[in-house]
Amino acid sequence: MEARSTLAECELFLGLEPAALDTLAACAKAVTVRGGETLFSAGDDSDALYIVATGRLRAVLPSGEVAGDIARLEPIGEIGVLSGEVRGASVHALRDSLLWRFSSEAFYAFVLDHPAALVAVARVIVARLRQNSRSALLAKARRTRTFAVVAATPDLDASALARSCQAALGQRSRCLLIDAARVDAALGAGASGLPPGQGAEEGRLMAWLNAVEAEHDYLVFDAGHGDAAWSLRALRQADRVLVLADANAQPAPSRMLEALARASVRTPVDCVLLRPAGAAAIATSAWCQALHASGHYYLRPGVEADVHALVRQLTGRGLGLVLGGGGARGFAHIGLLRALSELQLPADLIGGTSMGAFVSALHACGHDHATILQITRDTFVSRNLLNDYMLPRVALIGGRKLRKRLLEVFGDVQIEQLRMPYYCVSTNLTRGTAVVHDRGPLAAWVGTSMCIPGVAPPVAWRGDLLADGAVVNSLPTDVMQNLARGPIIASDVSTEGSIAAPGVEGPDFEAVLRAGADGRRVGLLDILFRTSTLTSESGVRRRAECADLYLRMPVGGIQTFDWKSLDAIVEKGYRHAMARLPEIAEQLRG
Ligand SMILES: Nc1ncnc2c1ncn2[C@@H]1O[C@@H]2COP(=O)(O)O[C@H]2[C@H]1O
Repeated sequence: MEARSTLAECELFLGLEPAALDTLAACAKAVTVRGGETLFSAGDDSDALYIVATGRLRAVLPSGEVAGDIARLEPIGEIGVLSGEVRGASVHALRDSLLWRFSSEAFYAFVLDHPAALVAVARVIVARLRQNSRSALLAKARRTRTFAVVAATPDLDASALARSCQAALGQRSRCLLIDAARVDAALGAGASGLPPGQGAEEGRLMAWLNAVEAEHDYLVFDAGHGDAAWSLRALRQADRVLVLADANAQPAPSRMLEALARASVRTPVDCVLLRPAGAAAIATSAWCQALHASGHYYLRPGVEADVHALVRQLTGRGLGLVLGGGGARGFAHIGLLRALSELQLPADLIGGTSMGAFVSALHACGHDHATILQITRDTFVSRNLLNDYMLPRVALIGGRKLRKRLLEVFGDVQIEQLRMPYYCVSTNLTRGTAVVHDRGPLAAWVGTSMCIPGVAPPVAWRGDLLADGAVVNSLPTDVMQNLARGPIIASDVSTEGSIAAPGVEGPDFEAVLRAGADGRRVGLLDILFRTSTLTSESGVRRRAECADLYLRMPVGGIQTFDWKSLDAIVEKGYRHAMARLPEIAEQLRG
């Protein structure tokens, strides 16, 4: 294989003169790395830059986090070469790979002569460093190693929750449950009850705690009801406090709640709300407010899967799904849900925009992919909800039929009552910003997230006007990333290629008024959707970088309102997801 032909295909060197490519190719040396081998390690000298000709490699940060995968035609080692620093990550080959190697001196000299290439390389560096700071955020979540569990009211059993957390964490790591009895057994009766700040005894206790922490990946402190000296000690030791409460009992003011709310400034507090299957959850917001909680989780008594989902998210290993906007193309998300279910990769939290908001809301409500398909068919295929046309003073349709249908589907559920954490995104047209809806009426916010400007009227809210989230953020991976609960899979169904005039040379002002050669016509709705989401889509690439697995669903050319192709689109999404999910399955199960 010729270095010259690889370089000619590289995005980095687009637009360079052929002679410049010849110069660069002349310094290339072929290097082969076998699958599993290490190309170089973090901390090594940055003596060369490589371009991947064939194969795939993985960059791993010194923390052990996967920074990202490096595919054909992408560079490796550009950060070290341009910054003059040592390697910031180790790079291993995932499969047999052929690389072109350029010594740092040769590459440096080349980019100085070709500023366009320098800018392109700088763009890659910025994107990768941004991605790495995201990995750092997650790494921080993963560094949370000590949890304290405390019951908000005496009728609840903090010890049982602490034991379940320990059992779930202990399946893959070394996790120790520490309660007052264990401390007394190790250090003598009464040691656990020592008030903080007591001289030599305190020193012995702290030394013991440090030693057990060093021997384990996680410690779970059983802090009981938070009233004893031991409870205070346990709460002070923790990186994160889990408060067990009843989802249907309003919090009553107490000294312990006040103390915890104050403590939440230093140590994040999460509400773990007991909520039997089928029970409502009327007190969620009140608990979250009373505790200044960073998040809330529901547990069904005795359901182990709920505890597993809780600890996955607390330790930065929860799977987050982000489903993008794109009208009927968004049906492909249902195929992804089917693939995840077949591969037994349960999502722990989910969010989306527009059609992605709809499909993800159904998933968060607990429906399986078959039911979601049925509800989607009943909503978009079996009836026409978008024909309540009106005089187009504000929009083409009134949107009432869709709103009524959403109320039928979602009822009066509030987002914070969903068992799976959920958000959707709308656009504040008044201020030009994205609005994240992670609480409040589900049907209303899903509907708002789907309100394409010009098609349906914007929604008035607190004096502003809100519309389809895809106007500003059609793939809200950034929102998921900020939650830092674990790896992210993003499903992108944005509109590139959805409107075109194939075969027309033009300029032809009448072309779109006639049906195309394939008998299809570009519709007003398609034009409105494409126009209103254009800006947001220019940011899709950046948002794709927030995902651990970015699925560009093969739905190009499918029109936004092509409801009738439901089954074919779902199938495309399913096949694509089945082909790509194995790339991340190991990481998710590990
Ligand atoms: N997030 C990332 N995605 C892909 N590759 C990366 C990422 N972060 C770092 N790398 C590559 O890993 C290399 C490690 O050595 P360098 O720091 O020289 O250059 C780095 C990049 O080429």
